[in-house]
Amino acid sequence: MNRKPNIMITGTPGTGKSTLGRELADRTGLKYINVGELAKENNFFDGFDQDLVCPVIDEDRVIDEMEEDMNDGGVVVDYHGCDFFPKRWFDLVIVLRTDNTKLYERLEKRGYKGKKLRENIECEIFGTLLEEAQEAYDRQIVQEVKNDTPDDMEDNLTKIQNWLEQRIC
Ligand SMILES: Nc1ncnc2c1ncn2[C@@H]1O[C@H](COP(=O)(O)OP(=O)(O)O)[C@@H](O)[C@H]1O
Repeated sequence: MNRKPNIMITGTPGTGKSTLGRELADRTGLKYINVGELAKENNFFDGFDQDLVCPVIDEDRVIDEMEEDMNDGGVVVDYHGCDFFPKRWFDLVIVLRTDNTKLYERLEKRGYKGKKLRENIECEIFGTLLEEAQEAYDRQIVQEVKNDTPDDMEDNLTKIQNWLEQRIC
């Protein structure tokens, strides 16, 4: 592999992907791509998910848009889904996990309620994103990490930075 490593940060909405992903990019100089924002900016949508009460992204157009950056490498990707990206893109897949009570509070604060709130909490209880990541990528590159507190986030940042140092040197 002669490109720089790419890192996927995934997990249920509210587990802290954007906070961690942005901080990681700031600290390491990696490029940060928030897939939800990228889809929004370019209007890459394709329908509406009635269960999750959110628009469905047009995966093919998102992939086309990201392809060049991902081939260059050195990208942190943030999205609450990971199985539609080309497997070859990622060298490390981080799955953030958050205690249900804490996640509930975070999502409520964000204005989620009713079915949308319930579906997202269930997604975390069932470990849906972890299962998706484990099915889509080689087991050894998928890391499940707790992200309940700011201290957890610091630990996670340190872990990823250590991994990057070993990988790049
Ligand atoms: N490790 C953490 N400890 C405590 N609060 C956190 C942590 N990570 C994120 N948060 C808070 O949780 C909320 C959701 O975080 P965010 O990064 O937007 O999640 P996501 O991108 O997964 O939807 C924000 O209010 C954020 O400040």
